[in-house]
Amino acid sequence: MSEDLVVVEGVRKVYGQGEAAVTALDGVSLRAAPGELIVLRGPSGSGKTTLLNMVGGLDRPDAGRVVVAGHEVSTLPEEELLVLRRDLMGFVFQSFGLIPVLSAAENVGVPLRLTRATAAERDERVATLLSLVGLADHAAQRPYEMSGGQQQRVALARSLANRPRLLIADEPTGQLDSQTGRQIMTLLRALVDGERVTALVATHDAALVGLADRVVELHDGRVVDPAIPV
Ligand SMILES: Nc1ncnc2c1ncn2[C@@H]1O[C@H](COP(=O)(O)OP(=O)(O)OP(=O)(O)O)[C@@H](O)[C@H]1O
Repeated sequence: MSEDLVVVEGVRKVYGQGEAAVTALDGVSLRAAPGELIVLRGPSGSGKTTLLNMVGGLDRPDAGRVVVAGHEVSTLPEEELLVLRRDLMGFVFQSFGLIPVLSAAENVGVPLRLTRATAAERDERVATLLSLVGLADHAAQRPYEMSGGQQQRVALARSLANRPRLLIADEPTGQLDSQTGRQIMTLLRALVDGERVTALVATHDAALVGLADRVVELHDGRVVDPAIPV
């Protein structure tokens, strides 16, 4: 059995039909080891989001397979996918995705409400995570009372609440200025190391690739060698 947490083999995805068909992924293969931070890079439309959606089980490939922690995500029934996402995966998006009426602490605690954690265990984990992301003093604030960078810190804390083995982040710095973006990526790097999660992070931001263990470059739905100009 493979020791890689994520195995993507020959994944192909076509949206639409006939003349309108768009090949979003054209035979993509990728492996991620436990604790590895992989940055997915590539121009707009190169297939980064589609690939993350396949790995996260948010969409299914037309061909090829995706295996996460030994589970074949690409063929798993929807109910089992839900459990897998809840127990093994954390998600971070460009738009933060926080619930506006909940405080920072309540937002971080949302995934824990779907588990058997007691209220005391939940509170303790939430407090730990908020201090890990530097927001211990902002627990009671609502998203609209926080800056974009702070909101993304809350989203990062929330993504790790269930101690996922895989973190999937799609343009996590896309709405942030470059300095704040760098801070978020530095934090993400530290969290990946501290919690020993594997992370797949899609970004346009060339300044952020230095923090990756590995950079995978996509062009027109294919993995290309970053050393070879296209
Ligand atoms: N649901 C969909 N229906 C039709 N076409 C889609 C759909 N999702 C993605 N595509 C197309 O697939 C291709 C890959 O899109 P994708 O969003 O994966 O690229 P990306 O690299 O993440 O781009 P960006 O950096 O702009 O987010 C694009 O041509 C896009 O228009």
